[in-house]
Amino acid sequence: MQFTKMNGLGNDFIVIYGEAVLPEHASELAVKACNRNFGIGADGLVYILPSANADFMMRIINSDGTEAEQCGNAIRCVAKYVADHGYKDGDELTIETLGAGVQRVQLQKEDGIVKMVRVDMGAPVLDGLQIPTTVDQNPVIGHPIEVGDRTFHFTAVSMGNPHAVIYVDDAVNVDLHTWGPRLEVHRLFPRKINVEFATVNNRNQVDMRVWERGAGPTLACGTGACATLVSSVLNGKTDRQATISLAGGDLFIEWDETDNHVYMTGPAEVVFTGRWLKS
Ligand SMILES: N[C@@H](CCC[C@H](N)C(=O)O)C(=O)O
Repeated sequence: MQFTKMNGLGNDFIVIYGEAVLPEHASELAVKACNRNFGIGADGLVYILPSANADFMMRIINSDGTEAEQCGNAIRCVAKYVADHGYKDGDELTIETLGAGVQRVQLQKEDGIVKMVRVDMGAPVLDGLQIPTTVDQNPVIGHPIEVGDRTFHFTAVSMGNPHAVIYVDDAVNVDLHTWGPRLEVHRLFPRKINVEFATVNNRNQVDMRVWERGAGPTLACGTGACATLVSSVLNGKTDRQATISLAGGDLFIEWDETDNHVYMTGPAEVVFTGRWLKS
């Protein structure tokens, strides 16, 4: 099996092109291939598939073998992959996702190679009942959540996949390994959740660190950055355009007032290609 190792701000993926449908063994392969000691090592396994509704379809399997509905950093990698390989001409394309419909993508190239990608991530879903939470509040803004002797307050935002955004004094130094795993599987979230810890530095810049559902601590999360911006606007903390600074770098996020869509701009890069030999 041929693969390409790619990343968006250090959120890394094993990208596979050429299958007609998602293979039955995709979940098992994700666990093996994403393993950082016995496999290739990655946060997720990404398939670029044919689509009846868009130029391509993306499917993303987390490193624990569970499938996610959407992935912002992976969609930029997919866009770069198909454009750089000449599978799609021009500076625009569409990519279908499992949980967020068809997304429109704009490419920014240097010498014909894609460097930056702007994605229309669609409208956020703020109905608390549509994301995996048992909280009967719509939308869920600043709801208390207890873990051990600590009480956090979260805002729920779905970008096709579910997010809980929590404001802390110092997101950069938050103890992700203590709080992340416990929040991910909290009883309020029967289908688990991605957790973003955020610190708003000014109305146009937010530090964010993420514990991802099914992958743990990652260097960046595109949908998490979108959810953080939406949450920050809802909570009156930022304007509708802000830089979200992650461990792996910055994403620029806009929540457009006219179409209600969230737009994400950031880089994507190839690291190496290879051949997977294990079964
Ligand atoms: N890193 C991603 C999100 C990947 C999926 C997530 N772990 C989930 O289970 O929802 C991003 O860049 O958006």
